[in-house]
Amino acid sequence: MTTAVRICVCGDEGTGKSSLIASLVKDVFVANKIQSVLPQVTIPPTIGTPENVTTTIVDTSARPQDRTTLRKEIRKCNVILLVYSDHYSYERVALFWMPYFRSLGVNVPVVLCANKSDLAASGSTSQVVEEEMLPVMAEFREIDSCIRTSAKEQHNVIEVFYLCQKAVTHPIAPLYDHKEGQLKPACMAALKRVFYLCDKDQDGYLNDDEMHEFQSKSFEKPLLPGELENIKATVSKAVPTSSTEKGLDLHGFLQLNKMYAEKGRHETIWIILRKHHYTDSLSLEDSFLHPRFDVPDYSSAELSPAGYRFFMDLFLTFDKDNDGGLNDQELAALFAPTPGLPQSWVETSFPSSTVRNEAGHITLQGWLAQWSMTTFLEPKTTLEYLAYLGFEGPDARDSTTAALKVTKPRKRRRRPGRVERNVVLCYLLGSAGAGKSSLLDAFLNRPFDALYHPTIKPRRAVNSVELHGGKQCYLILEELGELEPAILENQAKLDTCDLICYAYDSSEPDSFSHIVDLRKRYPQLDELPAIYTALKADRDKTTQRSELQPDAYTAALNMSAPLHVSVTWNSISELFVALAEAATNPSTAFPKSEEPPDRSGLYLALGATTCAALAAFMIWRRSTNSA
Ligand SMILES: Nc1nc2c(ncn2[C@@H]2O[C@H](COP(=O)(O)OP(=O)(O)OP(=O)(O)O)[C@@H](O)[C@H]2O)c(=O)[nH]1
Ligand SMILES: Nc1nc2c(ncn2[C@@H]2O[C@H](COP(=O)(O)OP(=O)(O)OP(=O)(O)O)[C@@H](O)[C@H]2O)c(=O)[nH]1
Ligand SMILES: [Ca+2]
Ligand SMILES: [Ca+2]
Repeated sequence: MTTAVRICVCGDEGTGKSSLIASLVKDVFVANKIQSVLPQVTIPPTIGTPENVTTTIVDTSARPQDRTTLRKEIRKCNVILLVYSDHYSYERVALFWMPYFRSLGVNVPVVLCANKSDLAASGSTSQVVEEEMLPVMAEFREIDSCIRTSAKEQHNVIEVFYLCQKAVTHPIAPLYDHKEGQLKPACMAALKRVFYLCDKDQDGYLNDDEMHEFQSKSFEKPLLPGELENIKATVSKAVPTSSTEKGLDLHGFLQLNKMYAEKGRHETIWIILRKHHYTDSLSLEDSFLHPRFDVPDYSSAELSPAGYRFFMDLFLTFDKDNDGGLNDQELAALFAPTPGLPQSWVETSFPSSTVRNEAGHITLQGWLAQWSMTTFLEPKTTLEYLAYLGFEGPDARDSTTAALKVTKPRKRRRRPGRVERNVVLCYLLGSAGAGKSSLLDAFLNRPFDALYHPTIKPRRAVNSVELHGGKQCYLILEELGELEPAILENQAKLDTCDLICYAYDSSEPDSFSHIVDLRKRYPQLDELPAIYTALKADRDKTTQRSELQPDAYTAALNMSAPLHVSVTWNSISELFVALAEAATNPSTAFPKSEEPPDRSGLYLALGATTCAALAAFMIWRRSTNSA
């Protein structure tokens, strides 16, 4: 926002420019001849100055020999005070001064001042307004306001400079189109968004409670008794078609603001918009959309409880038909105060990456999972949308960062114990056709599709998983498509990943060798916890064309043997729990080299063969006995 106002005082010779400045600064009229051009004065902000701006007033001369200085000063200022004092100097406003400003290419507001109002010849105020001011205002839109002054009688002197300050700090031009008699589109769009955010229950009306809240947020003071009734009465009179019974509707709200603009109370509109983080160019403040939020290395961003509550409330407010899903209209209504769905959602054909109901609409579970993933992958997007969607922390001064939190860094993954993460990312690696996409579908409770669609672009699925002990966590499963080599070469990507899931098709002999190759080609993979999975267990198992069979291979690595699963089995959900458990407890998914290898399984198997041998022996003996 503007913090300095520079006023250039212009006008014909002898109109009283220097006298007005002297009168303001010295508080008295200096009757004896004063210096033709006063030195520049700078006035610090006082109680009366709008928006605490510092004001610089520059005096000028209209004499031809001073033209260079005049031109320079006009180009430097952000508002022009144009003074006239008689018929001749009035005529010169439209004939010389206004065209001159335009010829210099400056686009600053002009405050027109009819000075020497004390002189009898200058006529009555209403006459001056009707005959002089209104016609030039109609002709030159850059004229912000007009005022009659007298430097001699100290009439409207403070006021004329105040108008200049306000023309800079609260300009009418971006808000209202005089020619059209309408609020300008950008202003209308901003006010619509404000209305929308204030209509907390989304019924299309600002009811009394919402009006009170809007008032105290915008003006930092409550509505006085009777004021609300006044506003409603004014609106009903201006818009007889809109009933104010249920509150103020959007049309009425815009009408109210239009009336502020028409009555010269556009300052009110600026207060409303600025309180809602709009800049002078009517865009949202950059610091509001993009607050500082750093995620240190080995940490991740997650939603805080306040963040989850916000997105949950949002979902519940917009699920108008209460069917547990957001249909297209409900989704469009929810995203109305934003520029639309986040770019990354569009690119990944939202809502296909998360849980939907039978109708294909995102559910509350899916909605929270989607935001958990977005926050993990691109916290800046979440912060931006929290701003657009009107997040307010428990404390009104809280920034949108109150909806996020940073997890503890997890540098040493081999250290035993749980990591403090509720959102984890797992890369799913495996040969083409191994069944990765089918696993993603099963994760989102989608029915099994026997048709094969190879994956080109990386694809993600996110859902909540209940860990042992009942804790919830969000698991992001990602298959990398054609980008597999590029991503595995990227150390930063591997650092953000919490777990690798190696998958192969146990019914396809050439499937396992892909994993063996990957581990050879990217040794850095061994720095990550991993789980091995054999997919399509419902089909006949076949021998893998590989130096070692999968069980022997993992045993040689001191890793757990592959889990055999099939997406056609209900037990598939246990794989997701196992993945989430390993991701949040990474030391369990590394080779068990430190401890002695777990041989209890082997012992069990040995015990079984011994018994079998014994049984065989007895049978043999019994038969020999009988013989
Ligand atoms: N009656 C009356 N006389 C005024 C008023 N303001 C200024 N004057 C007189 O008008 C004359 C010109 O005033 P200045 O303040 O020097 O005018 P200026 O516009 O700075 O003139 P230049 O510096 O020559 O361009 C002086 O004699 C002032 O005393 C006013 O409000 N009423
Ligand atoms: N019988 C059976 N078929 C499966 C199973 N999982 C996947 N399939 C089938 O295997 C084929 C390949 O599955 P996808 O999930 O597309 O394999 P993918 O690993 O994603 O393949 P790419 O994207 O090419 O790397 C499809 O025709 C699936 O229907 C399973 O558990 N059992
Ligand atoms: Ca002067
Ligand atoms: Ca796939």
